[in-house]
Amino acid sequence: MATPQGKTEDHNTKQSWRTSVNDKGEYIRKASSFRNWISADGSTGFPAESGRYHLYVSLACPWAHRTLIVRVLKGLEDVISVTVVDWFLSEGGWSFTDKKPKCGLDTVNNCTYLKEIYKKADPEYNGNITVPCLWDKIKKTIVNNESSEIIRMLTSEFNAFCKTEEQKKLDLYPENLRQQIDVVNDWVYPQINNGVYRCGFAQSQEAYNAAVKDVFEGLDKAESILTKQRYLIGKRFTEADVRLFTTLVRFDTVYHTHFKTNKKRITDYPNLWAYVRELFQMPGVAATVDQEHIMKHYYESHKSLNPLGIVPVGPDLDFMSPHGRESL
Ligand SMILES: N[C@@H](CCC(=O)N[C@@H](CS)C(=O)NCC(=O)O)C(=O)O
Repeated sequence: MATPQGKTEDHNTKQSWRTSVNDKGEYIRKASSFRNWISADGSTGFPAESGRYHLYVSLACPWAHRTLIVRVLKGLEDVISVTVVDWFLSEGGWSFTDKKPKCGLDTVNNCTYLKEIYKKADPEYNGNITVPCLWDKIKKTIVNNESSEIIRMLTSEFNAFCKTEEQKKLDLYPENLRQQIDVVNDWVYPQINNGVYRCGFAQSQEAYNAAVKDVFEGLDKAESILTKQRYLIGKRFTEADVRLFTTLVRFDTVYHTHFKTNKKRITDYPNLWAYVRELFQMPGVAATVDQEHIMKHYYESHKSLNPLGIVPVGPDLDFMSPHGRESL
């Protein structure tokens, strides 16, 4: 830890983000722990079934947001149930409440804190307590807590349960594009998705400088790609777009101010801004975006970044204005 002040405050906390900084003050995200796989044919021991799996999410979290978007695009709302945690990440970690809009009590495991669910899955568990967390109601364990893997299971293994034929056909990680998608994810993740966190949680000027350079080089690159083509991989909408979107939609309201990524806003990039609006306007997506949860979570929870927890007013953004990207 670079700052003594940060060190005192970080002592004994259950919040994962505070314990992931190295001695150069750089934020290093830890790998997810539960990596089981649901399969359509049941060969992995976790068969795709309707009503069996439950997602614990925060509407504030960009990683959890990926899973909610894919769930809705694939028409799996009645197949995979969801509990939304309290937007406030307390000293004890994520918790449940029915006193805030869209939040709910844990009716699946009757827990107060998400950490209790991790302990049910593994009493020895000592790793990060994060959302999203995919729970198996039959085996009573966590299947997987890595969003990039959960979205791949949702896009490929639950086709028997999609509402419409179109949703069944939607493949966000098609075989023939996997290599290209992997190449895009390999820079979007470190430079943009995790890049904003590397800025916000940096505990030295050098760490921040390196991270913010990465973020804006990444955004410049995405802007340039999206000038020429509709989606990151070309004409086809894929998981790479879902993964970029959840960071972009939080950028101007939170990251720009709270994580100090303030060289530019997304609205300063004409193509990125139109692209976010297009994705926001896809059927079902707008309902997965909740700026109240997003803003209140970040500004209220990270007391070392915003000690008084005052939530700024944020820019007025019209995500519903026409995007005009049909011609690309
Ligand atoms: N690798 C995970 C990362 C998930 C993650 O970091 N989630 C954050 C919320 S945005 C979290 O739960 N943090 C809890 C904490 O810091 O205590 C994924 O992509 O699923």
